[in-house]
Amino acid sequence: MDCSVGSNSTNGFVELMGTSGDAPRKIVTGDAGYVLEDVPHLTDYVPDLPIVVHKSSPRGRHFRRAGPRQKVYFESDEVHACIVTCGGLCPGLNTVIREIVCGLYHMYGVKKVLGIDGGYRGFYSRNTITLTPKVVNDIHKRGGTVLGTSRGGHNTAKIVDSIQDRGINQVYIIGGDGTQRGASVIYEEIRRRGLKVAVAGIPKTIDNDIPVIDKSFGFDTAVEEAQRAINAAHVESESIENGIGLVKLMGRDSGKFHTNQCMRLLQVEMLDCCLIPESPFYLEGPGGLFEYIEKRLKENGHMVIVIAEGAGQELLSESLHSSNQKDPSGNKLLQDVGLWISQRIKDHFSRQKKMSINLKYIDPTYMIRAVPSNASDNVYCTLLAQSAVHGAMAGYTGFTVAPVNGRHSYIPFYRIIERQNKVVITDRMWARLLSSTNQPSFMTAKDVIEYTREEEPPAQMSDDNSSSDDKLVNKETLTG
Ligand SMILES: Nc1ncnc2c1ncn2[C@@H]1O[C@H](COP(=O)(O)OP(=O)(O)OP(=O)(O)O)[C@@H](O)[C@H]1O
Ligand SMILES: O=P(O)(O)OC[C@H]1O[C@](O)(CO)[C@@H](O)[C@@H]1O
Ligand SMILES: [Mg+2]
Repeated sequence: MDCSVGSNSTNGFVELMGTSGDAPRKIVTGDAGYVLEDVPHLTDYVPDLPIVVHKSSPRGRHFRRAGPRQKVYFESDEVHACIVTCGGLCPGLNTVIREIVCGLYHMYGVKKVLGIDGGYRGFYSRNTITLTPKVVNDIHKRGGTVLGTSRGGHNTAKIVDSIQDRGINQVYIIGGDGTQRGASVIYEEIRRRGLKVAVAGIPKTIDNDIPVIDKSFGFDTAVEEAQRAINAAHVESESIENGIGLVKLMGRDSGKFHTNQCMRLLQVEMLDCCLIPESPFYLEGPGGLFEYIEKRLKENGHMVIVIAEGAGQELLSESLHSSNQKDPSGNKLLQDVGLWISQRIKDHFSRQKKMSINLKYIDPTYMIRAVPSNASDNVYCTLLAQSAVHGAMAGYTGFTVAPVNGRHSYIPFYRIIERQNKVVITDRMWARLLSSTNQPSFMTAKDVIEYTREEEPPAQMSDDNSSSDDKLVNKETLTG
């Protein structure tokens, strides 16, 4: 059959093309050269096929796709860019700085790029650093940030005054959830003053607590680095009778980093228990942690426990003096749950006298975030930096750049700062982890009902990294 059938569809012009014997191909064309190579549908050749269910559910939210644009709103020699890094360290900070500088120089011929020294307060209290491709040439091989960082010190008026006084018109802000909140208020103030200044955020954090985005840079490297500590805990524990390897990982109030790490380790069956802030646990009595440790040691002779720094804080507050101290950014200072739980486990087994244990506690926290980024994070950091530069040059502002469902996107600040990314303990990922470790869930049916009410978990089961309301789709806008 030589066939070329044209018809108008709601989306554009549908052409069914095929040669003799072949099934026809379904090509849908629309405005501005849009071509969709569609898959066949039964209705293409079965006439009057009735629709059985037609749900009128929402079409999903879209973000603007990141990348170069045809329309650029800054002349090369007009641009005066600055870069600032804020919050805790994270692998890849230097790579992003390097790639913003090189991207501006090489892709757009921009020659004026400043580094702000020491986080937000550096805008008004410190000297700036001139950044050129030569200056940043090999910084990606080092951990930390060549610009320095800080917490606190976000004085919006002073920061925007400094931006205005220095004639800065592109601001690249690299940092975690707090930093993106700070970037958002800087953008608001710039907008209020009517300045032609683009503000772009690049999300950084090993905690992976930023919502909407697939992951933040540095997360992969941190997971890899944490694995070394957990390997060590495993080797130590299996080499001794009733050995327990206990590792504490960072992540603040979110167990995202932690759970991801644990899921990877479960593939090699190295992990017996993963404790996160989102899932409260208890120590004594039936169904408690001590009972589980005893059972596991009897079965296996050794075990590895990974605890997130934010886990069990309510238990610590009960037994130690409750501390409500905050860091200069207003983040709650956590008590050392690793040391505390090690001591409690040791005390329990020595009191009980049924079984003697050997517990080795490893705290690799700061070592994990101080390393340079690995190869995959370097590629990721490069893409983020280039997307940020393209977005600012194209005149977009008030956005964080990051992948959503695998596509790099420009996400408005308000979506990034509206909540924190946490593990949903009624979702599939946590259920998988529980069933692989066999650890108790520490939850009664009543707890589950209360949790479900409080947290409003997604209506559908979600998968892996994000809850289902995060599964946003990108608008594939090829030109601005
Ligand atoms: N709500 C806010 N408004 C303005 N600035 C903020 C706000 N929250 C945090 N900041 C500023 O952002 C900077 C970094 O915040 P924070 O110390 O919480 O780290 P972060 O960016 O969340 O990174 P991480 O938690 O991964 O270390 C600080 O200088 C802080 O003052
Ligand atoms: O660098 P600081 O102030 O000790 O903060 C430690 C915190 O920073 C992070 O590494 C990043 O947010 C957290 O995981 C950790 O709780
Ligand atoms: Mg943070």
